[in-house]
Amino acid sequence: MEYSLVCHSLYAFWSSPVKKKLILLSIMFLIWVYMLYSCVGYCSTMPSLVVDGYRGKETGSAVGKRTEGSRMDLVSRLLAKPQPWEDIESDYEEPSIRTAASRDLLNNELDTDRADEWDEVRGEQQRALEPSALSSFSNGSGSKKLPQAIIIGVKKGGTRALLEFLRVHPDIRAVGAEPHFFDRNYENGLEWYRDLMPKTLEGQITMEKTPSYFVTREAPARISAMSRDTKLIVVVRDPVTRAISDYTQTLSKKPDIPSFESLTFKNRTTGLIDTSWSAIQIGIYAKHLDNWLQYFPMDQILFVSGERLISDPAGELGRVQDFLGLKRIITDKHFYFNQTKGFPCLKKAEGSSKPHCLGKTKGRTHPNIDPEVVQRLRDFYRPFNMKFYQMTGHNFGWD
Ligand SMILES: Nc1ncnc2c1ncn2[C@@H]1O[C@H](COP(=O)(O)OS(=O)(=O)O)[C@@H](OP(=O)(O)O)[C@H]1O
Repeated sequence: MEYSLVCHSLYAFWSSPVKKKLILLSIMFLIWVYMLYSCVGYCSTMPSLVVDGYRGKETGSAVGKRTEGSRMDLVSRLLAKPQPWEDIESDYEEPSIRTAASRDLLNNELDTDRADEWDEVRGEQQRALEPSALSSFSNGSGSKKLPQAIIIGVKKGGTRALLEFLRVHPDIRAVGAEPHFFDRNYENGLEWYRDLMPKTLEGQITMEKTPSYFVTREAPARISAMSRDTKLIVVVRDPVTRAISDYTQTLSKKPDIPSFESLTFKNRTTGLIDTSWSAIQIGIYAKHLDNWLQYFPMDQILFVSGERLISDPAGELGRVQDFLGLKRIITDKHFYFNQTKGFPCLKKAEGSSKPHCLGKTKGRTHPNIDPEVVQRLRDFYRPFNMKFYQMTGHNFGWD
């Protein structure tokens, strides 16, 4: 009797259309809550949103004391601006190469060239929110590790292209933005740095790129103190084209700066090159490399040709995968040449099924430079290039 009463009430409940709708709505609400929860979990692993990285403890070799002030300074720097990762562009030069006050305005590009990185990182985030990316990362498994390999330079060499291409490899996880830990943020300590990294599973390599490390005097000692086994990658490019690319970037943000020609010389009549200008200074690769060789053996540093990264991306990527001890998974099947951009692009970017080219801040049209000045710069760099070829055992063909 009781049993039939229960059955009857259940039947009455189900047969009511209003109640049916109510149940359906509740189920839909629960699914929505679950999806929101998953998304929040995923978003917390995205590099550009990590601004609470300071976790108190300093480990191992990290030097310098983090003060509450420095922490607040960093947090406010990241939070205060509408585009937080603009601060993390690769356009910072070490203070030691800034001399004259007039050069300061050009060399200290923190205020001028921040937007480029943002352009790329924003693209990454949009891709990362595609459903295919959500399904693979939402579980947030693995743990954050200090990078085992770092792209340390050079600015305007093609570092963003290399990192984006490497991220296609399933055994590489990389932080999208430039952490600038070993130059600007060292006082924050290694735990702060580790916290910026994406989670990795056993066997996966953690990577980052900050091109200004290559010209930062303290960077080799600091990276070696973190781990002497860190693998270093330098993307190098013809120093004259690199200087013009660097100038083009600054010009795009500060259209009123003097001409490239006038900045190149200390004295145009005598033809004395102004090596205090960072655009010139960065290209003296042999000098900077000398500093790294005090702390790292040559076989721990891989030099990637910026020119070949454009003409034969799969070939250069093959060398990089070998250097990192990874299976050659990224091959020419992953690239297509985009005629409009004039660059190789990815058929499918990391976490996406769509083709991906770098943003508009890569491949800007360079201004025409007086051929005499270009020749003067070629003459200036030649001996340094020769030395660099000797040191690396590789002729990059810039002369
Ligand atoms: N595939 C692909 N797509 C777009 N751009 C490419 C690519 N490969 C290399 N490059 C060259 O990369 C140059 C920018 O170098 P970086 O990424 O190291 O610049 S930055 O230091 O991070 O600002 C950029 O320099 P400019 O052409 O002078 O803008 C490009 O020439």
